[in-house]
Amino acid sequence: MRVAVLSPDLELTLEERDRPTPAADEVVVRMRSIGICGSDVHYYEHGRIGDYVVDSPLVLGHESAGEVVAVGEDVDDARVGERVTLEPGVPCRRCEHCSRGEYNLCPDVTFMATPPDDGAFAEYVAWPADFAYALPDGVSLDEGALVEPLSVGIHVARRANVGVGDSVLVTGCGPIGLLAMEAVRAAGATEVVISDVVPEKLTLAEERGADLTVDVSEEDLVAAVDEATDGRGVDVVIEASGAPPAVQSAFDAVRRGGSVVLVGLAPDGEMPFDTNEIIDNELDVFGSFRYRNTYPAAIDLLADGAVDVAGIVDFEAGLDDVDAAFRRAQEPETVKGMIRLDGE
Ligand SMILES: NC(=O)c1ccc[n+]([C@@H]2O[C@H](COP(=O)([O-])OP(=O)(O)OC[C@H]3O[C@@H](n4cnc5c(N)ncnc54)[C@H](O)[C@@H]3O)[C@@H](O)[C@H]2O)c1
Ligand SMILES: C[C@@H](O)[C@H](N)C(=O)O
Repeated sequence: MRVAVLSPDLELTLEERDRPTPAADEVVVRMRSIGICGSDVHYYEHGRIGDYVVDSPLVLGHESAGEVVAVGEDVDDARVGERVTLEPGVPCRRCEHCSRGEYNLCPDVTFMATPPDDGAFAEYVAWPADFAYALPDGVSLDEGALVEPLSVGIHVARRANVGVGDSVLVTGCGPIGLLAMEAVRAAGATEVVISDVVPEKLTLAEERGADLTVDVSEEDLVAAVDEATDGRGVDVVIEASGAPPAVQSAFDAVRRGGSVVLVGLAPDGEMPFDTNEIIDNELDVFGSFRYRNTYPAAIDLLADGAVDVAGIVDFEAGLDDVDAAFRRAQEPETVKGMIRLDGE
């Protein structure tokens, strides 16, 4: 089978590898749709994210969906032919965090496309059957792949306890910001302000229902939020850009007693902000890391038509064109590229 492999010298090329066979508790999935995530592009450009370094060949991709073509001996044969999305992080199932149900914090997680764990840009992937979720008929394989970034958004909304009638500011109109916007809308937020520095992305956010968009390269975000909320501030801020200036504005734009969720990762891990402001205004500040127990909810939301994920895809490409697709994904206007293996 063909697999797209990133080498330590950052060449992304197709290789022939043996098709996987399933372990007893696994399914083998013929991949159909695989999204290109910002972290894939980061590995492609820099060969590392923090301490995770591409020092041996790595298969990228962790937003994936396809069809089950084989099952291990402990898995029901009826699953062959099922359309599934794969949850890319499989925890150890034994540690304290797994026991508490907070399995996204498991230190021994296997996470696709995070060195040294291979990902999904391959014709076939073997994966634990309980981390392969069936997709209902009305949910497409592209949507199935995008359950992953939608899950990041759902976890963010849950962390901040977003509720009916809340006003929310999202900083950053990448896939995470846009899908966090979907998640908070589904949770009942009635007013969503979103910011970015790329006009095309703000236009997309407006088309997708943002009540107010703010180009922070031209406008003062805090003044815009003040004006929109009569000086009160928003109930919740979701920082989804990873841009250090956006973090301080998150604390300035939230109302007294409100919540700030940090999901964007600072390039160097440094995010300066005024801690007195958190104390004086009694803010709740949350970190949000990946997700847990979100796949069933995300699939239900998609099946109900309560969220739109497919609308963030701006181009598709075949596996043969994966390198060109990654180069296109680097352009600032691109939100999401999708690798499709249809009919190949
Ligand atoms: N915590 C987690 O579990 C988790 C999961 C996935 C991604 N992330 C992180 O979340 C962030 C967003 O991910 P993404 O895939 O959407 O990335 P992205 O790069 O596609 O989107 C970030 C957006 O922020 C915009 N931006 C830049 N400066 C800004 C500013 N000052 N104010 C507002 N917007 C600004 C960019 O133009 C871009 O549109 C990244 O830092 C990523 O590493 C975290
Ligand atoms: C959660 C996932 O989307 C993210 N890119 C990560 O690797 O953590």
